Amino acid sequence: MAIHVKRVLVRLRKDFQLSIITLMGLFGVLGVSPYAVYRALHGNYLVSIADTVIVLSTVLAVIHAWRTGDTVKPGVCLAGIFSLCATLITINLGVNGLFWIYPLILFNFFMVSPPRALLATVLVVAAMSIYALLQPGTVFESRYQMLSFLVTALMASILTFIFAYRTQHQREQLHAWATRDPLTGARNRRVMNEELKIAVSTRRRHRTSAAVLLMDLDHFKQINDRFGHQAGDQVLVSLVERITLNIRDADRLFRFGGEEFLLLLNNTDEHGLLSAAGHLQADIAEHLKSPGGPVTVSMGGAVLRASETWESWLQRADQQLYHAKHAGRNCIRIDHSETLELA
Ligand SMILES: Nc1nc2c(ncn2[C@@H]2O[C@H](COP(=O)(O)OP(=O)(O)OP(=O)(O)O)[C@@H](O)[C@H]2O)c(=O)[nH]1
Repeated sequence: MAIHVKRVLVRLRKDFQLSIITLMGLFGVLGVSPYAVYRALHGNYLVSIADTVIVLSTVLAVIHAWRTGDTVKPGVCLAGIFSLCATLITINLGVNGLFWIYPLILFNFFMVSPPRALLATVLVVAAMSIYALLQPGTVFESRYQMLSFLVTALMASILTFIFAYRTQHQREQLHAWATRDPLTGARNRRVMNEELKIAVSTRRRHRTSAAVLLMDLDHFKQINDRFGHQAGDQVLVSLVERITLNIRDADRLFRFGGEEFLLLLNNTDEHGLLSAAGHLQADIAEHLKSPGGPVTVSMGGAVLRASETWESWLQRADQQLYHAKHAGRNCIRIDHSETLELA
């Protein structure tokens, strides 16, 4: 029991969106369901139904998010349902319903991207205003009240939009800083360790193959020594550009160290690894240049074995890279023990 609670708390702490959807679930059940009962008892069935829809959809969204880990779809659904219900409730209750529009504005910005949230809010306010103009005296008590509402709702929306937009931008920047190499934009070593662990556990669970290819620039020190570090940096950036242009979306490139890069190829066997390595080598030999002329790369690869750790997988690829360097550089060496193991 204690372990279960601890797991729940860890997930809530790690997944901000999940914690917000869960919090909304609590608000929905504790804060809105009494209103659903109260309105039904007073014969206002339309508002009671809208309140019930809010409560049920929130509970379903929470269950879906916890089961699948997907918080995007539940967020979009909740923002849509809440906006529609809040509009209906306000049209029905008049001034008393207006109070719900302000938490709705905040809610939408927590649930979906800032542009989508702004659009939802504008639609709600526009729908209410059009209804109020067609049916004077129903939603607002006077034109002055309507104008005050429009100005305050718009101010709240724009300020929340700016805040949410800045927060999203900063979060993306922090994520990039934590996961990417600042010079080349390739993923960093911390992410690499995590992704290799995931590949190993996926291999065990689903029996899918995966391969790694270690790539190291040849005689890179000479480029730095002859043309300076800036020229060396430019070669590293160009290498990553060439690799990125030639790999699949599912492949992952990491900066392993100085002038060494690791390519993780999911769902790839030895044949695929050889073909990808050959393709990359030819492209790099043709396009990668330093001020002193063409630059080449040595490569060492290994396909993940059925029951091995990511460290030993990596070590096998590293050994092959060592062999490639000693074979004269600008060549590919692949570990064949996986093929032997399957035979
Ligand atoms: N410009 C630049 N150089 C780097 C960076 N990281 C590592 N290096 C340099 O990369 C060079 C690596 O040298 P070595 O390990 O001897 O490798 P190499 O000259 O490529 O020789 P081989 O790998 O044996 O072909 C060193 O001079 C490092 O200073 C970087 O971010 N930018």
